[in-house]
Amino acid sequence: MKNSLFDLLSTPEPIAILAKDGQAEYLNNFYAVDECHYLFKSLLSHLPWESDQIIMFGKLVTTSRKVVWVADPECLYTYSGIQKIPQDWTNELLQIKHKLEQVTGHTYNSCLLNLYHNGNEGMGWHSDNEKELDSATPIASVSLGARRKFAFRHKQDKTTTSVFLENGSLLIMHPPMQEHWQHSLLKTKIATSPRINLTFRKILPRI
Ligand SMILES: O=C(O)CCC(=O)C(=O)O
Ligand SMILES: [Fe+2]
Repeated sequence: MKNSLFDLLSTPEPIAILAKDGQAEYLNNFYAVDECHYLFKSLLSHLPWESDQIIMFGKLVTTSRKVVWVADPECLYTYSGIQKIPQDWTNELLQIKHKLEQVTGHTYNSCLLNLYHNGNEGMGWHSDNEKELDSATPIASVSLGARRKFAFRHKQDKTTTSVFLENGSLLIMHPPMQEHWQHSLLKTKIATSPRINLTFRKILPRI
């Protein structure tokens, strides 16, 4: 990738995952193991984790997965029918955001964090294509902790493809892939330790 920090990161080139209709790139070792360990512990203990509330089949459901939504104060975001009020950025999150901005060449004003306690917790099929999201900015997803399988499913032909998201990895979902593909964090019976995922997004200002 040209004009990016990939060259400086001493990591291999990212791997392209999708065969058509937009792209998702996977990069291992975006963070080294010792940094991952530190970040995981720090995010786990310093952020105000809460159960998520989503509307599923018309009913309000409280998830066992925990979430935190961090963003610039003017950001408003409605997802799964519920409007979220943002938390303030912490120094660590600002550092991660800065590194991602250098690597991707895009700016971000929001981060959704998910905490999966074990393999019984996942995230169902969806696209991150809410109207508040800037459709020209890729979504940058950092994984810390347990290795988990992440799958893509094409909206028309239903073909699927998947990738294991390792501790310290980065997945970049480029526009317009959200229009054509859904994704899911699959549950697994294999006992897994906890995992934190951070998705950095750009939210459009309110009109
Ligand atoms: O946990 C993950 O890797 C995915 C999370 C996700 O898809 C989302 O927050 O929209
Ligand atoms: Fe998503």
